[in-house]
Formats: sequence, C-alpha cells, structure tokens
Amino acid sequence: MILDLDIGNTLSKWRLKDADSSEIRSRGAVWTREEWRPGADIPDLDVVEAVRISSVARRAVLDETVALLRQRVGSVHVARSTPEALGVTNGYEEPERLGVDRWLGALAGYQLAGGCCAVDCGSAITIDFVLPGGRHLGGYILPGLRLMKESLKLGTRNVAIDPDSEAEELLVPGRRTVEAVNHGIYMAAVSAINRVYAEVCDSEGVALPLLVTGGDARVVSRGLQVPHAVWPDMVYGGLEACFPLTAAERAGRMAGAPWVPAPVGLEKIRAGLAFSMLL
Ligand SMILES: Nc1ncnc2c1ncn2[C@@H]1O[C@H](COP(=O)(O)OP(=O)(O)O)[C@@H](O)[C@H]1O
Ligand SMILES: CC(C)(COP(=O)(O)O)[C@@H](O)C(=O)NCCC(=O)O
Ligand SMILES: [K+]
Repeated sequence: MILDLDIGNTLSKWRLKDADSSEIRSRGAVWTREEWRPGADIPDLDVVEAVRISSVARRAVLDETVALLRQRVGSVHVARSTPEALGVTNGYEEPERLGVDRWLGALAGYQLAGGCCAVDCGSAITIDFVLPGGRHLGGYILPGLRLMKESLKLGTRNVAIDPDSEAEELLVPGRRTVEAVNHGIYMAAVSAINRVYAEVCDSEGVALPLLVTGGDARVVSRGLQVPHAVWPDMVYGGLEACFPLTAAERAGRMAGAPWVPAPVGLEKIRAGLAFSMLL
C-alpha cells in the first residue's frame, strides 16, 4: 500500500492506495496538529510500503511526521517546490517559496489538461495559472471561507455554509447576520475566482481548463460561471506525478482524475469581462 498525505493548515488528509490495482482503499482526515497517533489517526503502517507527503504546515509538524513515519516505513518521499518539474516552470521569483500544495496542484493540472487554472479552496483560496507549454505564471491567495468568517467576529463563526446549499440561495441578500455573513463571503470567493479567471485568460489570450479542489470545492463550484472540473485528489495527483511508484503512475495516470470539460471560448470570456466592467 502507498500512503499519500496532504497536510494543510486546517486538515491533514490521507489516502491509502493499492500499489497493484491502483484502487484507493481508504481515506480520512484529522485536524493538523503536532502529533500523529498511528493506528488511531492514520492507517495501520504495517501495510504501508511507501509514503508521499505534501505539507504546508509549520516545519515542526512535517519534521515530526517524517520522523515518526521513517521508523515504520522504508520509503518516505516529501514533495518540495522546485524551479522546474514535469514540463512546468515555477513562476515564483523564489520558487521554493511557492506553497507545495499549489505546486503539486499546478503539476497535476498540467499533466491532466495541459495549461490550466488550478484553484484550491482550503484554509486559503489559491488560484494558480499554468500556460500551455508549461509556464506557471504565479497566482493569487485569498482567505478561505472559514477564515473570512472567523475574521469578522460577529458571533457567526460556528454556523458554516451548508455545503449542500445552491449558489442561488447563497448569493441573495442575507436577512439575518449569519446569512449576511455567509452570503457575503461566498460572493467574495466566487466572484474573485470568476474575475481572476477571466482577467488572466483575457490578458494571456488563451481559454484555460479550470480545476477546483479543497474542502470547500463543491460549494464554490456551484457559484462558478464557466465550465470546470472538481478534483478532490488534485494534490495527490501531483504526488503521483512527482513520485510515480506504480506502472499506471509511470504511464502518467492519476487516480481519481476527473473528466475535464473544454473551456468556454476566449471571445465569450472577453464578452463577459467587458460586460462586468460596464456594471
Ligand atoms: N468536515 C470539515 N471539517 C473541516 N473543514 C471543512 C469540512 N468540510 C469543509 N471544510 C472546509 O474546508 C476547509 C479545509 O479544507 P482543506 O482543503 O482541507 O484545507 P487545508 O488544506 O487548508 O487544511 C475549512 O476551512 C472549511 O472551510
Ligand atoms: C497559501 C497556503 C497557505 C495555502 O494553504 P492551505 O489553504 O491549503 O492550507 C500555502 O500554499 C502556503 O503556505 N504557501 C506559501 C506561500 C505562497 O504560496 O506564496
Ligand atoms: K488552499
């Protein structure tokens, strides 16, 4: 079994992948914190032959996780942001400073769709662009839905957006504080993504496939105006691409990769942008 770990600022996600069949056998998530308890938080390490890790948590969390895993598992791979990988050149002035979850998402998106806009809706919302040909432009970081809500301190932090709500309900004016807050932050997130996507496609002259991941991906997806794919395993896809361990991975196949709809034409994106600027 291969254990893939995605340590975010809020949640540490894991999945167990069967190295022979490529099936995902189990998955889970625990709050990101300093100590892992094997057996309770993460699966039985006796069946794990290799671990692949993406971490944006504090250095100590990664160091302790790696130390614990190395005692039990022969091969532990830790992903890092690099100036270039798998045909993609990192757009950051200091490439190693790009969050590795963003880098892995960009690499996975490029492997799946060629050029892409990769959006990760977690503690932060990140929007990264890779052009056809592999040039990563850099991206945008804004607070995630939960962080935006917590920063308001209006006593509404415990009433989360219902992930099953329809976008239409979430975009109307709120008539109670909790509704006004939830609808406001939802509007902020989806309109930023819609706008940034259109602006960058316009200025680069290319309509890019749009991919969305992260804990809030499903609810954010409903507010996006352009064709896109939700890809819960996008960061894991980057781990598979960087550290291929199975025949399928070496052939470029990522478990759980979605079908990606063709982007809407550039003319339509430009028309939408021109219209929104009139308003
Ligand atoms: N069951 C859940 N527990 C915690 N957060 C959740 C849950 N479902 C959705 N979320 C949302 O997902 C975000 C965490 O998403 P995730 O992509 O795991 O973030 P990160 O990678 O930053 O840890 C939270 O900030 C919250 O808005
Ligand atoms: C922007 C992030 C905080 C997003 O992390 P997440 O929301 O997935 O926990 C993370 O990618 C990070 O720490 N990046 C380093 C700064 C940068 O990418 O510029
Ligand atoms: K994120």
